[in-house]
Amino acid sequence: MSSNRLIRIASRVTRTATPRSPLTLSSTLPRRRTFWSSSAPTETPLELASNSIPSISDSLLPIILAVVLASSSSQDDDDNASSPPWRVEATSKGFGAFATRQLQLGELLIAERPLCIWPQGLSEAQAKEHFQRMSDKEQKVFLQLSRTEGDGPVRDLDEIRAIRATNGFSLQMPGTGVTAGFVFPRIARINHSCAPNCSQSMNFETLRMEVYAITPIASSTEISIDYLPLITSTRAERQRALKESFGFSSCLCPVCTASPEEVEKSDARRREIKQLGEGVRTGKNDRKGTIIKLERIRVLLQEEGYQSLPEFEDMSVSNAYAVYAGMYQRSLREGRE
Ligand SMILES: C[S@@+](CC[C@H](N)C(=O)[O-])C[C@H]1O[C@@H](n2cnc3c(N)ncnc32)[C@H](O)[C@@H]1O
Repeated sequence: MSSNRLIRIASRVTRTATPRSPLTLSSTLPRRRTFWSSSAPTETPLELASNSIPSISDSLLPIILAVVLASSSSQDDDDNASSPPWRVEATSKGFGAFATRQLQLGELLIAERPLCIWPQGLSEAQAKEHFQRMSDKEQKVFLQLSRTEGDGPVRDLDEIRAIRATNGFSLQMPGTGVTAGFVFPRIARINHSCAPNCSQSMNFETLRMEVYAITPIASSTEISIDYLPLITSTRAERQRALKESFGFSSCLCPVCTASPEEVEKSDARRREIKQLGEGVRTGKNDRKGTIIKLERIRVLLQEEGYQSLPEFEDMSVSNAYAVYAGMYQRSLREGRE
């Protein structure tokens, strides 16, 4: 069931609840009877954790979910979702999203609910069954999304699974270890760049994917995110990874389509970033050396025009860089104040 339908159900539920006066309530409150004896209890009562998840019957699940979703979004989220500051235009990569005005660093461009959330590894029949549960309008929105025609995993898929593979995000749901495919129809128009100007982040409290500008973006500039963390990969490695995961025949982002000399310089920077990351991982007790390496990574990223937080093979290196970058930004701000 789509989130829109769920929200409609939620508002129906709220509207049909008849308010009662406190007097009516107390007079109709069921009275508790005590059946138990007054002797001292022999066992300590068991207590559930305060955040335990209730056991909900299957028939009530959609209604409970609708109520939770309807109360977890703000007007700002809805405004951002219905009119993001971009227009969709044809590009050499199919459609793309282009800023309709100057966008500020850190600005939230959209907070969008998924059109569908489907399990991984669906068969053709299962995907069709999920698709048929969507409303006519939702099916039309889904079918308008693009389908990669290139090589790779999507090549032999039926239409529904190919659209899902081209546009879906695989997200692990917090605390569950379960990964599912989420399709966000507006965000789906944003193309990949190896030096993106936006970054995406899933907000599971509101069940919305949020996209932020990570650099100031001039009006009419194409908006981009990175589909895979590829900062430590050369152009050839990135092309291979994107083809394997998404089936693009080749990445047409500005970093990959720069002149051969620029690509060579970019590859050299990314190789050095990889090597420095490895040095941070292995040189844990050499604090001074680690700071020197992190600062060199920062300079190389800046030269590369890469504004996202880089992801290294080792999570501890990504975290170390994130802390360093945060401290660097703070020292810049304090220097300005
Ligand atoms: C989620 S869709 C992005 C929007 C899509 N271009 C459209 O027309 O709706 C992903 C597909 O767009 C294309 N694409 C996205 N980024 C690209 C890039 N950097 N280079 C080439 N094709 C790209 C690929 O065909 C990819 O499978």
